[in-house]
Amino acid sequence: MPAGCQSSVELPILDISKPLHPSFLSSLAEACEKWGFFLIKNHGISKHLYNKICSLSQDIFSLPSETKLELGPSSSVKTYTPHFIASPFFESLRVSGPNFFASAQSSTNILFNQQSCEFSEALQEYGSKMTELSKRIIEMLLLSLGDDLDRKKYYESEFKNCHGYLRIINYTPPKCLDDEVEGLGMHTDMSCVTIVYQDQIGGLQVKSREGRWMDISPCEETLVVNIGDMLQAWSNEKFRSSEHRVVLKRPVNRFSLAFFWCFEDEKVILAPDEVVGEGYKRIYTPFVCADYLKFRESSERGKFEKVGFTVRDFAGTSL
Ligand SMILES: O=C(O)CCC(=O)C(=O)O
Ligand SMILES: [Fe+2]
Repeated sequence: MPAGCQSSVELPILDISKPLHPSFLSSLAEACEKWGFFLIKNHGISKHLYNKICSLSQDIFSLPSETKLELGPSSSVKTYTPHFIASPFFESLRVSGPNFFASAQSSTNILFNQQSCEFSEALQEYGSKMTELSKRIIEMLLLSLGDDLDRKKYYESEFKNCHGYLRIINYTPPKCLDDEVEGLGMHTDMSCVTIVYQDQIGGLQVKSREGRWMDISPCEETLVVNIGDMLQAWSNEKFRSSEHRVVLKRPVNRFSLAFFWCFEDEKVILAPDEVVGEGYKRIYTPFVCADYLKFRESSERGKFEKVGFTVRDFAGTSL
């Protein structure tokens, strides 16, 4: 294969509308351990809803920068991340749950004089559906950890206070593009799980354990799910929070919706004995979720490759 040429990862596709088939459990567990990524189908998000959010979001992203900055880092709502923070080609709008309607509306109220609820209603629908999908995904992941695990107990005691937020992302590459550029640099997510609706442009890549970038090519009617740092620590690395990034290979806009399902701030993350397994060592010392988020915020600009800024560096025991 020529240098710089990427290959695609083949990921299992989980039918989220059906009870999990026992024969699928091992491929799910394997993909989560190896890649930290898998796909879901029959997720209940219609193309119509996605297109609507896409087009209404474009109305926002195409506003002048000064207007968008009214939602920027120094504004009261702080929902907009302008270009040149994550990368020169990345901008995003955050919509937080559980009241996605109110969150979206707090942004549009500032941007537009004329009040319309269409955007906020679409986001309420999307956010509620993502919330249900996230809960189901966590249940299935617990199931993949083993039959003997008391899933109901863990779901109730560990995951019932999770919350979600959505990042609507607009990637604008330079008009002349000789070589690919990074739209979003290498990172791991801080969530338990992330659900990504990517368009047909492609560019999402995961780093293999051997350090090779592999494409996660768009696959019609599926969403991408990836494991975040919190679940990597909670599962004692039975699930991997992989480094990933977005590269822009063509001079066309890319649009994605990334939904993050997270532990509550005050949660203490501690892998249960049953998950660690007899005879195995706990890889992380217990830590408070918000402390890790603060650690990451304060080192966000660091390059993970050079300096230790991952959950392993934060709470990993010496291995
Ligand atoms: O845009 C994408 O496809 C992925 C975005 C992502 O990885 C993130 O926002 O954490
Ligand atoms: Fe990510």
